[in-house]
Amino acid sequence: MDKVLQTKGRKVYKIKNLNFSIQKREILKNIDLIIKPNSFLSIVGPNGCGKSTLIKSINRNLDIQKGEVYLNDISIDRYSDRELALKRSVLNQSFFFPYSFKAIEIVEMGLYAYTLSSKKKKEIINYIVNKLNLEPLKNKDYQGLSGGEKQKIQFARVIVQLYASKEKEKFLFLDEPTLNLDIYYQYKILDLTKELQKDLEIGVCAILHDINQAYLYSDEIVMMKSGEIKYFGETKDILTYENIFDVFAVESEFVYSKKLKKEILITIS
Ligand SMILES: Nc1ncnc2c1ncn2[C@@H]1O[C@H](COP(=O)(O)OP(=O)(O)OP(=O)(O)O)[C@@H](O)[C@H]1O
Repeated sequence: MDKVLQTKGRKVYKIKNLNFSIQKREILKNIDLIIKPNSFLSIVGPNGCGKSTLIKSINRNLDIQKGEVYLNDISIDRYSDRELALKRSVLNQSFFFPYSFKAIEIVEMGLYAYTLSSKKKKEIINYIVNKLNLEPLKNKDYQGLSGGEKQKIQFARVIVQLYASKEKEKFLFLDEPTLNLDIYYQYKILDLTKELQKDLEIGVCAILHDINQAYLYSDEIVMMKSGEIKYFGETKDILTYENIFDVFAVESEFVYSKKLKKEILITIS
């Protein structure tokens, strides 16, 4: 059996030979992937290569046409919506709410699967309001928020969903979590994601376009191209000049910053 799929008995998300087509066009081809607890996995790849379709397919936002997706060795089709909501939380790319809600009410929607005392609910909401400085936004009408402000609120919603769960193995799927955010908040939400990954042993699977952020935060990288996984493995093995050029056709270099005391990855056309 392929090494990548040897998971029996481990609590993982397992994707086996997943294929997806739209009008006879293959969008995903033979995807095999393992998403582990307490690991930060980033999916990178050019526009239109199938990243969002992959995240939607493995989270029941799209029907699985061919292939299998298991969570803890049980097909995800066999979980009820509530059971799945306790085990994994998903930030999709677009959100449309046709009704008028306060921003904080959108965050509270992350707790819909739980029966919590009002004290506990308040404690969880306060946690995220403080972590993301949401106080000035919380009583505003969600529809009137800027793109970046909406992104913060949606991120807060998926985090409280996960934070409230008492499940042991939990997974967080983020489709471009830094979208529309200023640089300060891009790092703030990536730092919080990393903190939760370590503290709660969450398996993170994030689509990122910033290859340096993927380098700084990820334990593992999936590089996709034309609907396929081209490279998958530990960050240091996958983010090489050769692979980056192969997938994105850009030059790159690792540079050590004395001031930041860190190696960073820069890219240029
Ligand atoms: N509903 C749809 N109808 C037709 N084509 C679709 C549909 N959804 C996705 N596609 C196509 O599937 C391909 C993969 O789309 P997907 O959104 O998964 O790409 P992506 O890698 O997430 O791209 P990006 O980085 O631009 O967000 C694209 O070519 C897209 O046009």
